[in-house]
Amino acid sequence: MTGVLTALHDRAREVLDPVFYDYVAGGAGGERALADNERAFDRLALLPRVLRGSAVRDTAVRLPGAPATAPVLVAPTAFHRLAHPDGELATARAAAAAGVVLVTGLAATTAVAEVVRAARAVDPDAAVWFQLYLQPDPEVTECLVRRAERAGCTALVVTADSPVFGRRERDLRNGFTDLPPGYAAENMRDLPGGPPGGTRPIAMSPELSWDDLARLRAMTALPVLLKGVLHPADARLAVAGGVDGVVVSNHGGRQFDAVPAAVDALPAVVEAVAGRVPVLLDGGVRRGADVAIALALGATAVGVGRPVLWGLAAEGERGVRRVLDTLLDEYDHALALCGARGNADLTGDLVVRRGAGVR
Ligand SMILES: Cc1cc2nc3c(=O)[nH]c(=O)nc-3n(C[C@H](O)[C@H](O)[C@H](O)COP(=O)(O)O)c2cc1C
Ligand SMILES: CCCCC(=O)C(=O)O
Repeated sequence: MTGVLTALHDRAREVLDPVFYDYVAGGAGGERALADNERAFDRLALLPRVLRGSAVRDTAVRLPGAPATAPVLVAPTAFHRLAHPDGELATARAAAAAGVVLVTGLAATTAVAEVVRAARAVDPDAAVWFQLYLQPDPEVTECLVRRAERAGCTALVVTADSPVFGRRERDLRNGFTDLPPGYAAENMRDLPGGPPGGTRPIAMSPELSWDDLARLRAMTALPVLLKGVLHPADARLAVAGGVDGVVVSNHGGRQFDAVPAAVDALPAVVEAVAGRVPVLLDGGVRRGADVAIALALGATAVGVGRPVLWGLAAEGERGVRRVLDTLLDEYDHALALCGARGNADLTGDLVVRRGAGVR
């Protein structure tokens, strides 16, 4: 991680309840996928071009539901109020100020309408996307979609990598299974079949299918992105199913530790999608150069999960802002050092395997 991010992480570790720290930091099983997400970036290197740079670099990208935005997004993560009392509101303000898309989650501890309002108070054009787990009861899913639409979200992100919840050994050891008393997944309040005024649990279902995605697609005019795609065949099915974007992700190594690193799965998905929709990536992005590597391999933008929570825990809104500004600033610097005038100059030939020589 960059110096700033490392300092924020260290501070977060000091101030957080160790059980919540472990929930954020940890991953599934032996944490192989978690570790590999960062290591895979370490195994890659950039081969700069010389004498073709520009004093001003064009870093803006176009994404569904987010015209002209930075190539870094806040990935959806649960329970921000456990990291800081200002919770998702702080994250929303920082993302809006940094010009970054916030993907607010179904498992947020602040209702989506409030999150969007906080972002728009900073920037009336701020883009907030809503991440959801398709609920086995389609009526519940529909209610969540309408809520996100009414709140003013500009895209939906469907997380598909969680047919069951991952086995996270730190959480099992610590007995962390749910939010502590006084906190709730506010988006799950007042839903069909749930207690009036209370919340329903978020369900994960191994029985969800491409038909459920098709039902969602038909339910809304919002752009839909599918998150948690690793197999290129699934990327093809997603595009055929009418998605507006694919997010290559192994859920930060939190679901299945047998899977490859996100960035190692990226090139095959990019090839399968063949430019028909944007491909995003998250997992292990810790430096601006990681952003550059992902874009050179064909990603349109990348998401950042844990570092945002470290910033939030350490310094609230200011900490999140520091994380995002640092990554964006480093990314721009990496472009300069690559001889790139903008994202478009980051081509696949610039990425080489560290230690493997250059051909
Ligand atoms: C504490 C925590 C909670 C998360 N909650 C969700 C969630 O509710 N929905 C989801 O799709 N992904 C969730 N994720 C996964 C992130 O969206 C993202 O895939 C992952 O964090 C990226 O890896 P990184 O942390 O290495 O940047 C969560 C990740 C963390 C660390
Ligand atoms: C029901 C909460 C899901 C949170 C999540 O996806 C994660 O911890 O990775």
